[in-house]
Amino acid sequence: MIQLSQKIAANVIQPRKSQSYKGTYGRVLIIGGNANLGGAVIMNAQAAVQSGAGLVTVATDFSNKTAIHARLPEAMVVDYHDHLADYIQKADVVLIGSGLGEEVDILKTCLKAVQENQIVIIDGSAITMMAEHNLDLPKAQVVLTPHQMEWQRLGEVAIADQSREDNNWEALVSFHPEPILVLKSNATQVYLEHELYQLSVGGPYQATGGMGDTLAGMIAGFTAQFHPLGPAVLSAVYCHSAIAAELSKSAYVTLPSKIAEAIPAYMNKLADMPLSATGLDEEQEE
Ligand SMILES: NC(=O)C1=CN([C@@H]2O[C@H](COP(=O)(O)OP(=O)(O)OC[C@H]3O[C@@H](n4cnc5c(N)ncnc54)[C@H](O)[C@@H]3O)[C@@H](O)[C@H]2O)[C@@H](O)CC1
Ligand SMILES: Nc1ncnc2c1ncn2[C@@H]1O[C@H](COP(=O)(O)OP(=O)(O)O)[C@@H](O)[C@H]1O
Ligand SMILES: [Mg+2]
Repeated sequence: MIQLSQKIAANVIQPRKSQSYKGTYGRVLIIGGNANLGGAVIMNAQAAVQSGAGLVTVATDFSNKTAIHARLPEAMVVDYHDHLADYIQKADVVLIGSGLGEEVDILKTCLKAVQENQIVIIDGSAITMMAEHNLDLPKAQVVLTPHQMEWQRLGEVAIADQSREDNNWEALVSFHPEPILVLKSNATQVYLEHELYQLSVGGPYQATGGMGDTLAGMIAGFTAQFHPLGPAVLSAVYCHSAIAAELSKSAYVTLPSKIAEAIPAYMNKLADMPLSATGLDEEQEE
């Protein structure tokens, strides 16, 4: 097991090159937010934009359009009932599921449309529906972001048994292609290429609705611009909780939208950090 540390996170975040433009930093398509759960995609999108994704589009129930535009003018908005496969085709990263409710046709359209070279982050309601409807993972680079109950549903590992690493690996190898698993709890773990990473920042000030939606948006934003995929996921997971930990010094509860607002400053800090401060000049493994 490897401790998920600031140096792993900082290693991923590089100063931006002057010869770049928005296309350099990736196109993210967020699919989610039914008529009642539009807030989830607002939190996804806010986190993706603040993480530095080059272009962010939200495909959602169209009743959410005005709210998204009002909260986040940087994001584009489309109706997820129209031409969804075309929008998917143009994306580098697709994040599906936060606040998607029971819109299983939208999920099926997405699973069918994504291509092998695309990154697909599957969160929230999409995980629950994949379990309920027995749907296969798409042939793409998949990141699963379940909380413990969602993993119990999809991975069929009872919450009580998830504390044993073996049980989670055993469930993971039954998926094809083998996804990256971000198993969220008060002690979040990342299962990535035969290695288990343990998060040890963060705390109960994060136990509030929308916290996972914000994390999923950060993973989308990080994976759109930083490559390869695995370290970008690890960096997003670390930064999300490290920002919450910083905010908790002066806040009883750390709201998801406040975390999103703090992302650029935190990334700047890690991008500017001298190697000696992050320990990057030392061995990576702990
Ligand atoms: N403002 C919004 O629009 C919000 C929308 N949300 C969306 O609502 C949908 C339903 O998600 P929920 O997670 O609320 O509902 P779920 O029914 O999927 O999961 C909640 C259930 O899991 C149990 N559970 C066990 N261990 C848990 C753990 N470690 N973390 C969380 N729950 C645990 C809870 O007790 C509860 O019974 C998702 O698509 C989600 O993205 C939520 O993110 C809340 C905010
Ligand atoms: N007690 C806690 N300590 C640390 N992190 C927590 C705690 N409770 C929740 N979190 C974090 O908050 C997030 C919750 O995700 P999730 O349940 O999907 O929220 P939502 O779907 O409401 O956005 C996860 O990243 C989880 O690790
Ligand atoms: Mg969630």
